[in-house]
Amino acid sequence: METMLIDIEHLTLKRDKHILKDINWQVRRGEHWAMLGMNGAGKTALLNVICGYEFPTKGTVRVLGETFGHYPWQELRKKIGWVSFSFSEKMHDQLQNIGLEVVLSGKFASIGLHEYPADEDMAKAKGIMNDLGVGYLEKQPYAHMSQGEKQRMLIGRALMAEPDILLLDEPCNGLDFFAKAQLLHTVEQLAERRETTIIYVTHQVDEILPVFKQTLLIRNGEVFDVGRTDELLTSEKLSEFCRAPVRMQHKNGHYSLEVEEQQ
Ligand SMILES: Nc1ncnc2c1ncn2[C@@H]1O[C@H](COP(=O)(O)OP(=O)(O)OP(=O)(O)O)[C@@H](O)[C@H]1O
Repeated sequence: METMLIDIEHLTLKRDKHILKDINWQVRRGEHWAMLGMNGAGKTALLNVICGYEFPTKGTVRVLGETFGHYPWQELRKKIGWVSFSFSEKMHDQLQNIGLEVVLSGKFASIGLHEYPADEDMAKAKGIMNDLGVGYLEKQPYAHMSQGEKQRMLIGRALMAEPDILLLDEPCNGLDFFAKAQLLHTVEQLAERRETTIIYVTHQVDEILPVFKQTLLIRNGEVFDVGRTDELLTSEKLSEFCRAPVRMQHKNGHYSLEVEEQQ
């Protein structure tokens, strides 16, 4: 089993402008990463390349040991769970799906259920729902769930396929502080089990949990810095990153950021 899950060298993505420039990034099995960047930094573009939805203009992209362009990427996608806020909106159209069906559909990597599930799949989906604290939503239509419940349902759906890599793309967007705390607790428990490598994409430092020991800082389509979270999330580094003076606090393993008033 390969230890390098993502190996990106000199990745450039150009459309009518440069979207990603000379990205180098390595993710090993068992690591959990935070990816921090402001709006338009290139986070989604990078995830699109990793999942094979965008073809690199230059550079090499290896995912789970396979090189982009030399392997059917739809096969690799089955090993990557991508949970995004925009996807939860798309699922909203599936009014008739109940919770159990949403999670089960992850087995078939599609929206909705197209095959009749085996008993063992049903048991597995129920187990995942219980682990995520949403067992009570088995029979509830997805459309009637709260945003926080929907997000956990989609994480469950991704876990059903036993992914090697779980991409959590701004999962706390649209959540109130209570739902956010609950979701972060769920993510922490999931990360501690170490069955899948998590990449947590966010704009917010307070979502970077202690389990995310590595961080990628992305700005203007470039890697601003990469390495140990505790070395990157400092007032000095983030002031440079944000191009404004900010003060970082780190209490009980949790980060917070305050923008300093400029004189
Ligand atoms: N196919 C494309 N053609 C042209 N420009 C694009 C394309 N895809 C993305 N971009 C641009 O590249 C930049 C990075 O976009 P991206 O969606 O990756 O940012 P992001 O970091 O995910 O932002 P946000 O946090 O707001 O979601 C943006 O300026 C966007 O407009």
